[in-house]
Amino acid sequence: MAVMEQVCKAREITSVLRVSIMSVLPPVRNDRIISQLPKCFSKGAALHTENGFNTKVKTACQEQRTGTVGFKISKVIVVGDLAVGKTCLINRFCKDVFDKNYKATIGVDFEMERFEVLGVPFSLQLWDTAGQERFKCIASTYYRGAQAVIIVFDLTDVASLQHTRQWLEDAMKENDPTSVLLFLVGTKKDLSSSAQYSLIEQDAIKVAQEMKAEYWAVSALSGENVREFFFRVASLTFEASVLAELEKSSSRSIGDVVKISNTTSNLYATSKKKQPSCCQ
Ligand SMILES: Nc1nc2c(ncn2[C@@H]2O[C@H](COP(=O)(O)OP(=O)(O)OP(=O)(O)O)[C@@H](O)[C@H]2O)c(=O)[nH]1
Ligand SMILES: [Mg+2]
Repeated sequence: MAVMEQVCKAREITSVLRVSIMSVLPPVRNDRIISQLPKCFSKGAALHTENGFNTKVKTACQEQRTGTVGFKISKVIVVGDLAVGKTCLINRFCKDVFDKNYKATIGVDFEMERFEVLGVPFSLQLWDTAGQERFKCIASTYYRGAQAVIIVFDLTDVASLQHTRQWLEDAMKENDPTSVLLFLVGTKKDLSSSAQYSLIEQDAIKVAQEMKAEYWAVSALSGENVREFFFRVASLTFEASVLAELEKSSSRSIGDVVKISNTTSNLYATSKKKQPSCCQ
């Protein structure tokens, strides 16, 4: 009974917290509502090619069992060579603008984007980092704690594609490679002819496969694939967050079972793992 009361109290506190956090964030725009998993860009280099969201995730959302996901802010970092178009890509999506004049990012900058995925509010913090060598050391201090890393290259500049491996290595020094989602994005699609594009796409898909990244080609100037790309980032990051939350809550309940059985006398008879070292 006392445990139940505590659970109810914790739920109450959680919902109060949720309401107060939500009230300081801007409301979700009508054009940021995701009810279906957006398609990948290329089946040859996708994080997964399923048609819809993971069934466990869909059920958890329907039953409102998404834990803290609804009021967490997921960090996404955007890295890549100078002038490949990182800032323009973010600005096209977040502000629907395009600036043809190059203004180098000094250190870092960030934008917040709020989505609603399968009825659950979900926020992304997009960190736009500097590609210029002299600002790299400031920028890299912001790499830590990313849920997704977007590595950007210029589709008209093969060297910028080659440098993506180094950008990945630097970003991964600060993050857990087993839990970070990777995206490899070629920008300035409007500048390459279809023959040029096909050539670089082959190499880019190879690099993406090696990195286990999802490949996209976009244009911030025309807006081609920009919205589709960020919707895919939001959806896959959301899906991974809900799955992690479900895993956490299932390991919590397994922990509870172990605790209860701790009081029983035949504890070591059922679990070898739990045997004290003197019995091994
Ligand atoms: N044609 C075309 N030009 C682009 C596109 N995206 C960016 N540019 C141009 O490329 C230049 C560099 O763009 P930025 O977005 O500032 O590059 P960045 O990667 O943020 O550069 P740093 O901040 O120095 O790392 C600018 O002159 C942009 O106008 C695109 O999709 N098409
Ligand atoms: Mg920039």
